[in-house]
Amino acid sequence: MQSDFPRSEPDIMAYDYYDASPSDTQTESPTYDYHAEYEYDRNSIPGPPPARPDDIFFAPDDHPAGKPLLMELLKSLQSSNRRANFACGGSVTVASTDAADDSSSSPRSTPPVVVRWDDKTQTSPSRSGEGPTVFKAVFTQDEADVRMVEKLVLDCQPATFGRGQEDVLDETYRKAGKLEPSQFSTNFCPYDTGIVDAITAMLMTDSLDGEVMLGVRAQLYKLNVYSGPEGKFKSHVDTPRGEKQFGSLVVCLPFQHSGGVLEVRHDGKVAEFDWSTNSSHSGDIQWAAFYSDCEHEVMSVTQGHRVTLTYNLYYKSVNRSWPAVPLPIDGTKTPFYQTMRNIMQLPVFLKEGGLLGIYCSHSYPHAHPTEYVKVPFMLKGGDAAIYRSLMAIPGLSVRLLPILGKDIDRGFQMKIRRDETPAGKPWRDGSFKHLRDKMFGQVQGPESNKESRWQWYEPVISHIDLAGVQLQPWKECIDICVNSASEVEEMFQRSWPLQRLRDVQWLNEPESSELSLDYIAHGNDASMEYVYTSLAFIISVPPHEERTKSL
Ligand SMILES: O=C(O)CCC(=O)C(=O)O
Ligand SMILES: [Fe+2]
Repeated sequence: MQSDFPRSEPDIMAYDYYDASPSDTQTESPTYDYHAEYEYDRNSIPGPPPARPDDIFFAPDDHPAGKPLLMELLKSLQSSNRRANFACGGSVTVASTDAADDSSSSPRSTPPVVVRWDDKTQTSPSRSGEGPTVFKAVFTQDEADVRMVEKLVLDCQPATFGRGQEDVLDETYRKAGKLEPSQFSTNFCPYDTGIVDAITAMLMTDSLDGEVMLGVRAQLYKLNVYSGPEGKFKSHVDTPRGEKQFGSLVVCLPFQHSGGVLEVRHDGKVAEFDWSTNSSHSGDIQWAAFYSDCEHEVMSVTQGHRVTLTYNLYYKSVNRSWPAVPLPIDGTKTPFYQTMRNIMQLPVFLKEGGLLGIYCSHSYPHAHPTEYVKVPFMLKGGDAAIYRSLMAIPGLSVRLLPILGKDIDRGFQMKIRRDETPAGKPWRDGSFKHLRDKMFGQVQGPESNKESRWQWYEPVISHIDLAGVQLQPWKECIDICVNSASEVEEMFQRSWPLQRLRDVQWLNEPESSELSLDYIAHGNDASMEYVYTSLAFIISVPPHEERTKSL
């Protein structure tokens, strides 16, 4: 037997860690040296570091100028204050050829922007039957291209804006041209260029009442032109279209102009976006996005044309009660679906009905305080395919549940054993498990190293699985001390409600786990207990007679 603590080895770890010799560390040092002090008196707990009156972190009260800034820094980090990011922006390089590819490691680039638009003099199809004339402008510096952009500008209609319920044209307030999305088309895509990803990273919030946030969608709204000498849009707030609209995106196409700075204001702060050709990014496509409730203004364009594409930004979200991945996936087109349907026809497969269990193969934040609600919607790869396939089979009911590892509190295991043994089914030898192990080899799941330690409980524990009653966030029960197995169970029911699943036929083993609960247990000593869970599909298979009716 190998002993737990090999005695022949010297205490190398400690020696390595404190490698400075005492004589080195006793030299006077002007700065605080944690290691040196610790080495000097290894047994003492280091006291507070010496005061540094020249530093706002060490003596905040001594620095009337620095303290408010430090407070602001802390405030801007608070999640409730994340809206301090009220606007964001950037630029995308235009590649000179169509060969802009995604394989290089350089920032994303895009081919020159092309806009095609309808001939505004043709309101109905031409008499010759050739269809309407379409013009084409390419946003490059070439003279011929520049002339076509100038034609595009001339073909725009005057832009209106909303005042109260009305759409008004008032050039003292807004002087701009516009084309509706139905009147033009473009090869520019805010998704391809990574702009939508950037906005998702910067502006998406975690929560919307009862909704699970999945991402951001940008919908083309207008092509606008603000031309010199007095194109402008005075201070205003955009009218949101629909309750899921949270912001606006403005994309400025590369064309020569001066002025036209976009100013976005929120809570006393201003973000400025200067896309004029005097600015440093003049050849690029430049963009800005901001929340709908921000006041903003386009300053006067003094010269040239400021051509923009505007997009409404919507949250992609689903109601929390949705059962499945809201993606246009057909679950009946997977091999798993076919096999599952075939096996369900067999009377020898769970004739009386029962539970099947499949652990997810990717890890998800299924115990995260806020992210856990998103998990059914963020399933990846095989997990998403399996979920969709299961949902497509009539008669099956599928739940996504956190399953506890078998190494839970020993006292609690004994209680389960007591509760389950008299009425519980006799222990079977797990021959299916052997078949599974033979096929996949010995899977190194998080439980495997615990098996020998808890062998004594194995017979009963093996046919009972403990699962959360639903997906639920991690709970820290730091103020709860439990002494007995009954108290453990009670604590679970209060903090992290639990259910016993009987005879789950597991098709695989867990590959990852997340901390779901911790608490203090009192045995001979108090100890911290950590409960880990793995995410799994629990599939309820109806009895053969019943299921064959719906298959
Ligand atoms: O062009 C811009 O920068 C902003 C335009 C704008 O405010 C709008 O279209 O509502
Ligand atoms: Fe606006």
